[in-house]
Amino acid sequence: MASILLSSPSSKLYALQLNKAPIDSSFLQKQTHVPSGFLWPEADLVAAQQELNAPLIDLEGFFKGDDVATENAAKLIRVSCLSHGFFQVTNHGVDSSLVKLADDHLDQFFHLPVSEKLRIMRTPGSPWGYSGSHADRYSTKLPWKETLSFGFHKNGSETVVEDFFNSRLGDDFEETGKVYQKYCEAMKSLALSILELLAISLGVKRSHYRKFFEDSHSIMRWNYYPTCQEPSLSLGTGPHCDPTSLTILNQDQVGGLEVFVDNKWQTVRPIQGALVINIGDTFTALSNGLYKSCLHRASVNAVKDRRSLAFFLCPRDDKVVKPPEELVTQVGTRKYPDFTWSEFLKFTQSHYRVDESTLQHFCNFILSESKSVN
Ligand SMILES: C=C1C[C@]23C[C@H]1CC[C@H]2[C@]1(C)CCC[C@@](C)(C(=O)O)[C@H]1[C@@H]3C(=O)O
Ligand SMILES: O=C(O)CCC(=O)C(=O)O
Ligand SMILES: [Fe+2]
Repeated sequence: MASILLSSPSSKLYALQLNKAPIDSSFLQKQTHVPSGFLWPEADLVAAQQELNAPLIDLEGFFKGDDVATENAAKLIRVSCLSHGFFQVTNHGVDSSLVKLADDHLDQFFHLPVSEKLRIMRTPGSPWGYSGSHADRYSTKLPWKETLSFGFHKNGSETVVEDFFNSRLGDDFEETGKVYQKYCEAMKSLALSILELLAISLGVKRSHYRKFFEDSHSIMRWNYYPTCQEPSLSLGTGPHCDPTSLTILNQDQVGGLEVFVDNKWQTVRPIQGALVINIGDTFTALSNGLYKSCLHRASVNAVKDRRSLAFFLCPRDDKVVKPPEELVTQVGTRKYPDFTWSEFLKFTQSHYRVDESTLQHFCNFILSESKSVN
């Protein structure tokens, strides 16, 4: 067993739990064969057969207030969200130099010695912090990746992201905190604009979802996928639907994001400068089931490591998730019960491993809980 200097109680627990060297990119990259814990079922490993026809939506006209361009963008979003819920956007207003800085700081973190990364090890039940293949949570179907997640909410001049990095990693990461405070603010601003287009595409008041998410509490997630010598046996991120509301994914040019549409895995081609948008389970509930969040996964390869930055827009914890009345009338019934994001998040962190049917299991869970109380 590799002995490492474990500097914090949680990382001591982590290593003791594993009773072996902690799992991080340096561990994964050394493996000539996929360790058994990282093997995935054949059903999850069927290779992608084609490229997804996801619309590339130019947001320039929308941002300029051009009504025709706005209507066209909303139409493209509707077609995509009625089918698979994935689309890409360009001229999105997120400064390319900020995106480059964000990529560089992600790299700097994941190349730290594992003992440093373990200093901000994710604590059980919380989504925040570092994780090596989620080996502290699961023992099979381990994802071939390491991740770092932190929260973002913007009330006035609060600097929650800077505080996270300063408090947990110290002065060396002060600049990272500043970069990601700005990056998350830009992500939230873009997300609120996309929500306007989603509202238009659903025929509800344009500001409806923007108002609901004004005081959002979102999740910033860094994914680092090391090379894998047997890439057909493992996955970087297993098949799942995002439980969150809206995901803005900044993927590098390596490729690996795949969406399950028309009963086959289809690749989402990286487009330089574009951002990938997909809706999650919580938006499915907010649209009363009209827009489905889509099954997707991340494959790995033997040649090039891969990075992706996922901004997961989430409502404020205690806000009740329910669709606008006009969509209940349109569908004829409520498709999902009221719930809060904090209940759903807790379900994913403490009760249920996120997969393609998380929302259904969560609804069954809260309905059974309400029956046991009454
Ligand atoms: C609410 C969340 C749970 C996950 C992080 C956010 C949104 C996406 C979820 C996740 C990334 C989906 C794939 C599986 C997962 C376990 C992961 O690979 O990290 C999920 C996250 C989680 O449960 O921590
Ligand atoms: O890395 C990717 O391309 C996708 C990751 C993802 O789906 C997620 O983190 O939810
Ligand atoms: Fe996802």
